[in-house]
Amino acid sequence: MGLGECLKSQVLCQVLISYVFLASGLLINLLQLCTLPVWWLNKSLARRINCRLGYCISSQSVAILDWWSGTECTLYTDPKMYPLYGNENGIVVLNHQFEIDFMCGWSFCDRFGVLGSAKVLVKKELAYVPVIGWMWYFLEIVFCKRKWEEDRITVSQSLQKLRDYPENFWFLLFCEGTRFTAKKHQISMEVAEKKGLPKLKHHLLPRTKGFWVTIQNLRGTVAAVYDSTLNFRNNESPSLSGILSGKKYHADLYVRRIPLESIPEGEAECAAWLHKLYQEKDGFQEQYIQTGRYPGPIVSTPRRLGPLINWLCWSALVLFPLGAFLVSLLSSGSTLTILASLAFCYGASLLFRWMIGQTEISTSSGYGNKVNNS
Ligand SMILES: CC/C=C\C/C=C\C/C=C\C/C=C\C/C=C\C/C=C\CCC(=O)SCCNC(=O)CCNC(=O)[C@H](O)C(C)(C)COP(=O)(O)OP(=O)(O)OC[C@H]1O[C@@H](n2cnc3c(N)ncnc32)[C@H](O)[C@@H]1OP(=O)(O)O
Ligand SMILES: CCCCCCCCCCCCCCCCCC(=O)OC[C@@H](O)COP(=O)(O)O
Repeated sequence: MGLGECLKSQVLCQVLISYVFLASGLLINLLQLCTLPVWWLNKSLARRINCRLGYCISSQSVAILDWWSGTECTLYTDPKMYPLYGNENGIVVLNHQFEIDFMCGWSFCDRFGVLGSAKVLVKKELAYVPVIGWMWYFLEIVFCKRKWEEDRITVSQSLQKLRDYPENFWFLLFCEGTRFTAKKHQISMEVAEKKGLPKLKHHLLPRTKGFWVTIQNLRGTVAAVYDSTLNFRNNESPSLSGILSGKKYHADLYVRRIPLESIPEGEAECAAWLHKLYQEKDGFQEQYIQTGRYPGPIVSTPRRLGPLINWLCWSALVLFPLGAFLVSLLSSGSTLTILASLAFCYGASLLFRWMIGQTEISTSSGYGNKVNNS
């Protein structure tokens, strides 16, 4: 193990990274709160400011992926489509199988200049996660309860608001609705069988209603669906804890651009179209597993310096006061103050540990474990 790897695996480094993320993130959440009056005066300006503030948070996770762990993200796509990425609005349909899929997604957003404005249809539970969940309120992220009776109205309303969004955005949809586990796969294939649909080997059966309602509400606003299939080389099972301890992974993403006009309008036709798309995605995954690559050429999308610079700036800003505080704490010699500070640090590390837990498949929800909505 080299010196760099040894340093990265030290607990102290991980504690400092967590501190920088939490302290700067909460500060940015506060700044986002301060933009509330701007919403009434100039909505477009408020949205643009929040895109920049959101970037300051989400690009820290990109910095940790691209620069700290050195994870390589490779893009397979048609080079003719490449100039369009980031220069138009897109709906990204992605498989949901890996704990760090959202970080790889963010990394690609950064490479195409849409990280600050990136959107997602996300489960309501994540809205309460400090820093990221709170940031999402100001970025007009679409929350769902995964209960169609309630979501059909609220999701449509949130999507309608994006029609006059002032920046190009990608809207991410994990149509499987939950992360892949062997049990959820077995149950969803029972549903597929009942519906007379072909079985999928590498995906859960997609939930079609969210896709249909997204297409319906964003038609005319979004130019294309970016069908995206992600996998990792050498059967890697990447985790956020691995990334934090500097472990390098190799992500491969296959993207096909599908013009929105080619997607049927009716609900049943749109659902059938999505099922067919997932059958194709399943074929791409099988090909990847057999050959180690996706169809089509690799397009170079180098990691960018922006996330690293942003991360270093925020680190300097919040680590300097921490250092000054620690010096004054030790020189004060007050046992009570030192104990209180230790208790606070312990609480903060528990919070961060809980946040990491949100990304772990072992703590995945029970959604999809039964043949119904719950
Ligand atoms: C160039 C580079 C390109 C790309 C780069 C890649 C990405 C970058 C882009 C953006 C990044 C942005 C942000 C990323 C950051 C963070 C995101 C992190 C994670 C959050 C993700 C989540 O929270 S996923 C969970 C939430 N999302 C969803 O659930 C979406 C999918 N779900 C739906 O669409 C649902 O329909 C719904 C949520 C709208 C409603 O849910 P409900 O449960 O009520 O579903 P349904 O009504 O659909 O369910 C009933 C139907 O399902 C059938 N059924 C029943 N049991 C099962 C079962 N076990 N499995 C499958 N199907 C089942 C049932 O028969 C019903 O069928 P119908 O035919 O009647 O529909
Ligand atoms: C500089 C340091 C940066 C550190 C990176 C910081 C990240 C820390 C904490 C992240 C908090 C959570 C944010 C997004 C989590 C995305 C997790 C996810 O993928 O959600 C799962 C849902 O889709 C489906 O849920 P299940 O039904 O599978 O249950």
